[in-house]
This record gives sequence, C-alpha cells and structure tokens, in this order.
Amino acid sequence: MEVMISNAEEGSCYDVTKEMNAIDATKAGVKGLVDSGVTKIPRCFVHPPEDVRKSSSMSTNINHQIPIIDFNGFESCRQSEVVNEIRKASEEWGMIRFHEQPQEAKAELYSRDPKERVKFFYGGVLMTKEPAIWRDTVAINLQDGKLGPERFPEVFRYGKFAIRSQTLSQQVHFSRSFHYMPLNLSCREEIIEYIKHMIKTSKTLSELLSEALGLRSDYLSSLECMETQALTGNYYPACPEPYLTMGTSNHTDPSFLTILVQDNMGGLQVHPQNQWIDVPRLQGALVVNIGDFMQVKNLTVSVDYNVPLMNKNDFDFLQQYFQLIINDKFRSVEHRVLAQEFRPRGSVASFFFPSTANKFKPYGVIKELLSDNPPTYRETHLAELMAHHYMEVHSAQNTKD
Ligand SMILES: O=C(O)CCC(=O)C(=O)O
Ligand SMILES: [Fe+2]
Repeated sequence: MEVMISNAEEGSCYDVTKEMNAIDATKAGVKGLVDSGVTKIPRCFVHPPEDVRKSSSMSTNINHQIPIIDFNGFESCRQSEVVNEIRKASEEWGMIRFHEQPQEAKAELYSRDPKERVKFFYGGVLMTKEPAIWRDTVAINLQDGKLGPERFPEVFRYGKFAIRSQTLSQQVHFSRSFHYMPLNLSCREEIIEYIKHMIKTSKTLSELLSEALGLRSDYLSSLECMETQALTGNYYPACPEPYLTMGTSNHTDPSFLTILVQDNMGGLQVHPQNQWIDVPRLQGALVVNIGDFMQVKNLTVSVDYNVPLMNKNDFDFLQQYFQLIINDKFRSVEHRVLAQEFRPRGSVASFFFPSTANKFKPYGVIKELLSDNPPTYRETHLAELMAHHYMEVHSAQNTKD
C-alpha cells in the first residue's frame, strides 16, 4: 500500500488531516494498514493516555455487575436458540467476513457520504480534533425505507481460479480483476433473515423495557421508538500498539436501543460508576445498550462515531427526541472497546431508532412517568425539534467560525 504514514514519535510539522485522508484514499481501512505490515500505529490513531488506560475489573461488587437476563422460558423456549442463531448468523454470513475479503471487493463500498446507505469506512467519524479509532466498519442504514437485497454488501471469499483458454493478456487482466472468486453470495438473504431476527428481539426488549418503566408492555412500541434500524459490522484488526489507541472511544449510543453481538475476543467495557469494567463474553449472549434517550448533551460535543449512518443534525435531533419521551428516566451507559494486540475482534451492532415518518405527530413526556419526575419538556413535534436544532447547530458553527 502506498501510504506514507508518520508515527507517534515524529516531528512537529505533522498534518493530521493529511494523514487521515491518506489512509482514506487507500480505501483499505485499518486492516489495510495492518496487512501492509505497520509496526507502529499512525499518529492520527494515538489517543490521550488517560483515555486508553486499561482499567478493568471483574469486581464482585453487586453494583458493578452487568445484568444478565436469561431469556430461556420467556415467551417460548425458542428464545435461546434464536439468540444463538443470531450470533451464528452475524459470524457466518459476513458482516465480519466482509472485512476479511480482498480489499478490491471492499473498496467499492468505501465512502463517508452521509447519504450513502451502505458503506465501508475506517476510524469512525474523522474529526481532526479527535483521534481516529482502530476499527473498520461496514454500515447499513435501514432508516429511509427498505433496501433491496442487491444493495447489501456481497461477501467474497478467496478461491483458486484456473484460467485455461485465455490469451496471456486476458489472463493478466483476469488475475488482476478477479483474483478471488464469489463463493458465497447467499449472505444477502441471510442479512435479511438477521434483520428479521433483530426486529423480533427488539420487540421483546421493548416490551420488557415498557414494563420496567411501569407501563403496559406495548407502550414503547406504540410510540414507534424502534421503527427503524441501522446495522454496523465492526472489525478491530490486531493492533501493534494497543496501549496507544482505542478500538472504540468512550461513548453512549445515539439510538433508542442497541443490540450487540460480539465475538469471543473481549475488549468491550462499560463505565457504570467511575470505573471501566469488562463486559463478560458469554456464549449465546446479546449485549443490549439503552441508547441516549435521557442524557442532555452539549450540541457541540454530541457527535458520535456512528454519525456516518445519519447526518449530525438528525443525530442530535434524535437525542432530543428520546429525552422527550422518557423524561430522563433511564441512563444510557458509557462504553468503549479496547484495541487488541494479538487477534482481530468482530462485532455487529443493530441500532434502533424511531420512525422519522411521523414528523408532525405531537410528542410529549409519557404521562405515566410524570409522577416521579416533573416534565422536563413541553409537547412538541419532530419538525419543530428539527427546526430548533438546525438553528442551534448553525449558531454553534458561527460561533466557532
Ligand atoms: O464493537 C463493540 O463491541 C461495540 C461497538 C459499539 O459500541 C457501537 O458500535 O456503538
Ligand atoms: Fe456503542
């Protein structure tokens, strides 16, 4: 790969944008860097030491235990099988394999365009004031209507390709363009299956959450909080200097709910009470994150690495929308992923969002929740929130300029 990358020790004329763009231009992501044999990570990936510090705990303190819900027996004894199917599908059908196929196959999807509904990119959202993360992502946005199966990424695998009857020049052409063979195109159907499973699981969770809020079990689903979905397949290549960077920086999810399937590498940590603790790797388990529907964030710092899935305005707007509904009742947990030295790690995250179709539907705080907390928000509709938000973003930008 033809990228001149500086490393952390290099001198003062360092240009982070140039370096980030150079890696972007390879369309090969972090995995491309690793495959090219880097032994030092480029400087744009270097995070402040206080952010990287690997504090982890297997604390037995009850306050630090991560709740594990056993779905066995809930609804039907099929639940645990379903979870295993989901897990298997995410490993086998290709969100993770996508990243392990030849670079040429991935490069076609390489993009940072917010309008692109299926795309592959490295490092999270690249912002020069924040370091890149040691991660490649393939993202599928299902928010703006259905995507035909042809839009889903194909996953190719290497296959020996014997070319017999071509001339030499044709052979050269073939070996350049098709040195891998599509052996597994069925993954598109499997993605659709996977999404169906996720929707079903999200419905079950929505019922449980409604009940946890003391509401009827169909309450949240009646608000259409989880109508649409975005999927990301994350790939964390083994990192030569894991103590300098992060797989995923500290964040809360900009969703209503996130369902995560992780492989058995570990590295996911949560920060419930002043301490980072490891999320245990449990066979057949899904990790469920409550999204940002309760934290008031400063507009200028609320940009998350998931933003390529939507533009910043929509993202901020959705955050306000969530707060509106739940009236600051639940806490979304901060989490992060540590970079790993020896083996790559894979995860698939499904983010659930409300439908943006109901732009003028009036929304307010759920009345049943008002007894505990006074209302923090008056009733409004999505279009109004959006307009308000645009004004705030623009004034924030003007102040910066
Ligand atoms: O890869 C993981 O385990 C977590 C990823 C994550 O937090 C996210 O995509 O929001
Ligand atoms: Fe997350």
